[in-house]
Amino acid sequence: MEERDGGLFETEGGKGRKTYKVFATTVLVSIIWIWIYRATQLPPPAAGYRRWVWIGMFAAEVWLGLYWILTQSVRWSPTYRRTFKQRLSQRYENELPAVDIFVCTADPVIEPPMMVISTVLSVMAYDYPPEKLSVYLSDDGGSKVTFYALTQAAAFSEHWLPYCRNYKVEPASPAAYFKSTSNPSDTIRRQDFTVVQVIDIVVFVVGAEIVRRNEGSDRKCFKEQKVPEELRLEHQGFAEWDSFTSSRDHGAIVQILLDHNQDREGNSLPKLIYMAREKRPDHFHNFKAGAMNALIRVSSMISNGPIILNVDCDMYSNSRDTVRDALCFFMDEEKGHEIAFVQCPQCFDNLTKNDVYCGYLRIIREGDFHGLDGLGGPLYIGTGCFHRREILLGKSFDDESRISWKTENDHKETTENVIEKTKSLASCTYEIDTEWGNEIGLKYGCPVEDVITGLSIHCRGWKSVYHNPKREAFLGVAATTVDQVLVQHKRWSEGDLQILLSRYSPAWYGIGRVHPGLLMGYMMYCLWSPSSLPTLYYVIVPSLCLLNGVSLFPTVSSVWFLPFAYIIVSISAYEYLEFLRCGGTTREWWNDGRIWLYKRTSSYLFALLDTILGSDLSFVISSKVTDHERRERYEKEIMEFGGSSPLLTMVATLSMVNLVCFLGFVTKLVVSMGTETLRAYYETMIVHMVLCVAFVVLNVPLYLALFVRTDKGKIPSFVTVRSVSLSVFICTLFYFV
Ligand SMILES: O=c1ccn([C@@H]2O[C@H](COP(=O)(O)OP(=O)(O)O[C@H]3O[C@H](CO)[C@@H](O)[C@H](O)[C@H]3O)[C@@H](O)[C@H]2O)c(=O)[nH]1
Ligand SMILES: [Mn+2]
Repeated sequence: MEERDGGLFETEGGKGRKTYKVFATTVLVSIIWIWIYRATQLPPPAAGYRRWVWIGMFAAEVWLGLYWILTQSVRWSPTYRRTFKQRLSQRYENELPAVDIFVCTADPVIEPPMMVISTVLSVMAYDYPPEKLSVYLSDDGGSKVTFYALTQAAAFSEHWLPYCRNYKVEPASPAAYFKSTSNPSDTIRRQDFTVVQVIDIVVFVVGAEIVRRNEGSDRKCFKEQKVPEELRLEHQGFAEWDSFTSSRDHGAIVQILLDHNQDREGNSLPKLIYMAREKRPDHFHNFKAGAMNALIRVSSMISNGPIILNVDCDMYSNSRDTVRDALCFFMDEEKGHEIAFVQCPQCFDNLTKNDVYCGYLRIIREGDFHGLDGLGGPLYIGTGCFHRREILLGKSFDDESRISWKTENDHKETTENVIEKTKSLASCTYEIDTEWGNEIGLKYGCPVEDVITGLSIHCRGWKSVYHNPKREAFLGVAATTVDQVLVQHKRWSEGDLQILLSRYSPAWYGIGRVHPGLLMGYMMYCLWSPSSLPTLYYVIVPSLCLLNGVSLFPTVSSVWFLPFAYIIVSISAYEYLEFLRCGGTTREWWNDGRIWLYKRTSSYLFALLDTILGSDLSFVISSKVTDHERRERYEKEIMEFGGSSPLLTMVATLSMVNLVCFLGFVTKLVVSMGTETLRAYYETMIVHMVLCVAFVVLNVPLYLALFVRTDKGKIPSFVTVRSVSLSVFICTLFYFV
């Protein structure tokens, strides 16, 4: 099937590109046509405010048009990859490099320890020589309960890993596996199944009970988190917590739980290490980037694998092949030496059929990133990414230096002495006066440490690869409320904007260092938040003008009308078809439009404001748990608006402005009833009507949450009052100017 020669991976271009390029050209022509229209038909100064509104439209359309041009970079040459794992093992089975896997967790309440250890177990179970695997858990929560859970995972792995190996279990996350599998029919397998299931129940139910008992305790004071005395005696590591003040004030903890111990069948287990870096109130800890850098240093003393895989604590491995897949890229004889990192998409196992919050990010995952891959550089997006250690440490690309995969520092025994050294590497003073966070390791000071780090790697001449196999490599927990989605996107768009303003800005630093197409791709994300302004303008102003009967678009019979009609119809049709091609449903496409609108007009806007006003750097950790009631609504795809954040108020107010305009317009029509007015309106206001009606229909779930629903997921009454009054105020103001 796979011939013996040839590379370890294969690359294929996308289909239908010629047709697409023709289509894109027609869109470009229409955009320019619109610009010409705006410039030449500018109302005279006597037209009063219409002139200013017009100039605003012009500015918005110039921005959106230019932005559209940027997005073409990722449509131009999409690329798809396939790996040949058999060739890898034929050629290199004995020389496979050591791989260090970093799992990050930060808060035992929103990231339950039981979920964390399921992820840990899943990555321990890779189909890969276990003596070459080391798994590190970084716990920024410094939680005793998480540590306890990890000791249990260590014990369970002795049974779980052989079971996964013998029966090729997938997914190898016990939580996901037992949720999706019932008793196997084969007798021997059934016995084994029962054994692991019983141990699983003991580990997970007892663990969950301990976690539950801790839920009542004050989150801020983890010293209160209790692990029963008799369990504490099981592991001397708990002594580390004797001098522990709080999760924000404690010394470094490093504990080696498994040091290539043997499993139940006498095979080696991977190394398993718990790390909580030192935290002190007067030292800034740099969130995930800080944790990753501490992990890079600590692991260099313990296993020093030349390949590093990072996963977030909710992102369990869904395929036991992924490490080998990644190595097919790195070890490819022809191209491997240029590749700095291999990024897998972020996939989720809790999405509903029509993906109400568009957590799938379908177009990004199935479209954009394949396009970026064709330009040599899918972005580094944090979890699910394999790196070459030395490149993370700052090495630049040059053709001469092909790497050797030998590990220089494979400590066979881990002595007390080594542990003490690693603790100093995880101290919060270690980085003072060093280049860590700057030239070395992940970059600090940006809420998207991953993207900016990836960009700096691309700037040093490296390429990256996108690995998007049919069976998802990792599955995590996607946001399940509107508020969570908006907050997460605020962090992302704010971070991306900061990259634009940083020293690695694709707008200047990258020029000459990175492929121009890839720079355009980066710009597309960096400009997410400024794009909120023209979008906002387009969402409000045409609707307000509809209310006033002031036309901002050409009349239907005019030739200028063509480019507008063409763009509205063809872009919607194209996006719809692309959505279907990427595997989406019609409902999902519609939902996607809604979330797109909300993100653009709230998250991105607030990100822009925060950047301009210079707010403090923060990292709101995404919640990974939902209560029962909410989950029920989520599964029924009823949108969860609950909450009163400014983001939600913004979204509600905008939707109300459109509703008021729409109702005002309908009233006007009814009052002046007559086909004449209708015809006149149709002639001059059709684009306004289309836009306003589209926004109103898109917002139906929101109106229900404002006025009809009574459950807890509805919009709280005071937010309703606030947004209704605000929108009436805006409309009245505009009506009388
Ligand atoms: O101080 C912190 C804060 C967060 N984390 C961990 O970082 C990961 C990502 O946090 P999450 O709240 O899940 O954020 P997401 O928005 O889902 O994460 C995406 O976006 C982040 C950048 O904004 C990247 O760091 C992530 O890898 C990427 O998955 C989680 O495992 C956290 O435990 C830490 O280790 N320390
Ligand atoms: Mn996450």
